[in-house]
Amino acid sequence: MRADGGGVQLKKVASFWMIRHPHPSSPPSSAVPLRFVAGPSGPPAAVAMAEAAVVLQKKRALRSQIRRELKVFSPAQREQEDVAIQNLVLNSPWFKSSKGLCAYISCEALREVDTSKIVAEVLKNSDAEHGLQVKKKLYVPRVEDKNSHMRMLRISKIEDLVANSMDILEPSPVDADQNECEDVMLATQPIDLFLLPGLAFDRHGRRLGRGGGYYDVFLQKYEELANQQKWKQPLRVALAYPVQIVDGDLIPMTVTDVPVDAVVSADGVIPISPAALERILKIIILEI
Ligand SMILES: Nc1nc2c(c(=O)[nH]1)N(C=O)[C@@H](CNc1ccc(C(=O)N[C@@H](CCC(=O)O)C(=O)O)cc1)CN2
Ligand SMILES: Nc1ncnc2c1ncn2[C@@H]1O[C@H](COP(=O)(O)OP(=O)(O)OP(=O)(O)O)[C@@H](O)[C@H]1O
Repeated sequence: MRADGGGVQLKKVASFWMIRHPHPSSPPSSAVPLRFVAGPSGPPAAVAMAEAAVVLQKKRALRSQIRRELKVFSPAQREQEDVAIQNLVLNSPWFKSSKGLCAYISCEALREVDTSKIVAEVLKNSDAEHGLQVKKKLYVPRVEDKNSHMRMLRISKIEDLVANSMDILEPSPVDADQNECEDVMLATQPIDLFLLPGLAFDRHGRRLGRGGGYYDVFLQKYEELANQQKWKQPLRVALAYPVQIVDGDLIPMTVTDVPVDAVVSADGVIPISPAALERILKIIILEI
């Protein structure tokens, strides 16, 4: 198993970023072509609306296809991949060196890549009884309403989580000791790593979520916060089974879709953005 995604892959990925990012240090959220923006230089409103409808339809179709494929994925294979993916993350220098991370709490019914081992490891190391070697702060999602509003709240033990109406474990606004959980948007220290869920991803960093817009809205807000605070942008890493990594231009993107920096599957890490090449492969792309 290769942890670097392979030489050919790197060449492809790098050329994508060089074409779209003449200044590779710019934030990766501008990676997607802004094709669907109506405006003076864009298409007329009716054309833009028709294009948006096509995108919506394509996203729906791809979600259904991936859900179907995930359903027939053998549980034994899934379990093996869950272990491999989590080990890749846990053993990576970019995870080990992270001080603050936002991770999803995986949901078995949604056939998401398991994060329970990673979460348990982070919480173990943040437990005072374990010597505080690498104390990482862990923030996990909490859905606030149906209008794509999600917060990331800090948890320090697994018991801080309760099942929501979608049967996903999430933190209550206050913990068992009635202390308010810290909202990552109010934290004084930056997050260096996001572990992201999703239905489909590609080697260009495109990500297709479950359609709520929760992550896109949140990631955009956090990017703005990091810019304001002059913090380094966190690495956005998606976890995926092979059926979730799609070829070609199957994932349509709109202006609000936030791309990922890297994808981890059981086959290894696929670094995509310059930030990923730098932090995962330790390669620095010089600006021309
Ligand atoms: N583990 C986890 N937590 C998360 C997310 C996630 O994707 N995974 N979210 C990421 O946004 C937010 C919650 N958003 C969600 C959106 C849809 C569904 C869901 O059950 N979707 C069904 C289809 C439902 C329908 O079509 O009516 C599905 O995808 O099968 C779950 C969570 C925040 N927490
Ligand atoms: N930054 C944003 N501001 C306002 N609306 C947004 C933003 N990002 C996404 N949305 C809206 O959320 C809805 C769902 O978007 P989309 O289908 O891209 O979600 P997704 O990527 O599948 O889900 P998620 O981001 O939760 O994983 C769309 O109507 C989209 O316009």
